[in-house]
Amino acid sequence: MPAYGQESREHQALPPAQAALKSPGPAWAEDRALAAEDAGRRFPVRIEHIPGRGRGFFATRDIGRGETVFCAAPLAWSVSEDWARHTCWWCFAHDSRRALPVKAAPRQASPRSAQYRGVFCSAGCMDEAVGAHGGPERWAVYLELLGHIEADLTAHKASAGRLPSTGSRAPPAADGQPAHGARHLVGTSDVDTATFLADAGAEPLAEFDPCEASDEQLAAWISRVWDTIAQSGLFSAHMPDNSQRELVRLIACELFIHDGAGPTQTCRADAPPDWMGCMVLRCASEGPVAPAAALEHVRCNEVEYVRAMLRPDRAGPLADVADAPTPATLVPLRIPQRPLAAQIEGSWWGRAFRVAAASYALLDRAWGRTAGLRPAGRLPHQRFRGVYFREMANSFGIYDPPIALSALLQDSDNGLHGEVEQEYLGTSMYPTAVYFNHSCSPNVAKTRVGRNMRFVAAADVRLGDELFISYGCISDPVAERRSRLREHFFFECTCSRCALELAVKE
Ligand SMILES: C[S@@+](CC[C@H](N)C(=O)[O-])C[C@H]1O[C@@H](n2cnc3c(N)ncnc32)[C@H](O)[C@@H]1O
Repeated sequence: MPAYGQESREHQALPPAQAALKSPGPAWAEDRALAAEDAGRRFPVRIEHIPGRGRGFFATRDIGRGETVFCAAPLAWSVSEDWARHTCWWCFAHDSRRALPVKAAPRQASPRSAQYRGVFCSAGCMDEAVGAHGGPERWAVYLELLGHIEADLTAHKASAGRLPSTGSRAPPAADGQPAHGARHLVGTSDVDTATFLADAGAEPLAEFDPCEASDEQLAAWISRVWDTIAQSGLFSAHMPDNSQRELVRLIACELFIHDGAGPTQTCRADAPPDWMGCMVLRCASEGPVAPAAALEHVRCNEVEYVRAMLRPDRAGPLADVADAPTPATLVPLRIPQRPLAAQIEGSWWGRAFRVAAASYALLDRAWGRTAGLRPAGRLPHQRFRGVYFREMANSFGIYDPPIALSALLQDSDNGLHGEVEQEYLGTSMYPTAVYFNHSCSPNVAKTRVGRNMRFVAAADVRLGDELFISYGCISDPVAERRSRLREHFFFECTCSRCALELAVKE
């Protein structure tokens, strides 16, 4: 009997014919085989910076159609609430007709309210998951954290939306920096606010127009707003919706695994100090990069998100807010440089923070109640944002069944139109794979193999070509495609197909 959990009664009662469940499931075996294959592999990619698109993957040699260009393991993952009993928490094997047989529960000592169980297709998968979370003790802590999140959600449903506020609390640290892991995963907004005020020549109580502000100015302002949100418990009575809850679980997993990754996440001693050199060197000489190390290099989209939320022509999440200004009333927009809690709560622009702040409050409450987490007590908002806004526009959906490689390659449009009916099982973060930029005519197709994501050339690629995947909906007309990319990923697509189709329209 594993120390970290009780196997469920369903598992103990298994007939002998199903004893095979003690062995790893088929997707697990496939994962292991691929991991072994990838261990010595040098993927034919390097990362370069391109004006207008940021970093991207480029081919280091000619690549034939059908060849694997990259393979990535997830750092963190979260199975959706709907399928949490039908999907293996390790290999994502899915059986919609029955709950999976192997369950790992938290330690007996955890509070009843925090009882939560992981579900697996096999004992082999359970062992892998427990190991990835740092062993039985840490697995129990992790389940307890998830249990507290669920308990809050249940209490919220039962009390028809009345949750105790987190109330007024002490700031995370005197200097505004995270108390733990200051080097890691700090949101891009955490710049020195005093420097910003001095540079801008601004009075502390002055107002400014965030649409006119530089990235640094906006970042400093965002940071101040978050200090106030965290100290006053603003928006903590708002419960995140389904998709946000899934994100909260993903962030919990990510923070948890990242914390436990230990010193192995540092780069080789002889690697250049910059991230790009480091990634390139490791991809080329050591095979796949450890996902925990790679997370720190993932682009944090917080400034882009807030800018998009405040933009006058925005047709996104604030479009339904009655008092949000229209382009005609917007210019110039004046927002206090040091907003008070009441101003954040009562203003239309404060709602740009509501969704993330409600998710933060949920995770912060659960974090504070779980013993054995670092830092103990409060989860600094900087750490939450450092992951939350990295998830944004960088995570992948887990779909089932995965599209077979042969089907992807047969399709003249790279099989990326989403015509195959698939179930959405959850979301996962592959921090080494986030360097694929989007093109509306991609040359790379992606497919899930167990828990890993495999990227395959969907066309012949020449040495030096950029490698593109599709972020979805490439069968739509140009205007729709571009508007969706703007809304969900905050960018104006610079791909060659858009350029061509826009030129024809003019
Ligand atoms: C998953 S990341 C890709 C890597 C990213 N370029 C980086 O430097 O981290 C997605 C972001 O890359 C940029 N991007 C991707 N495809 C693009 C395109 N076709 N045109 C312009 N920007 C693009 C956008 O900023 C987008 O939010």
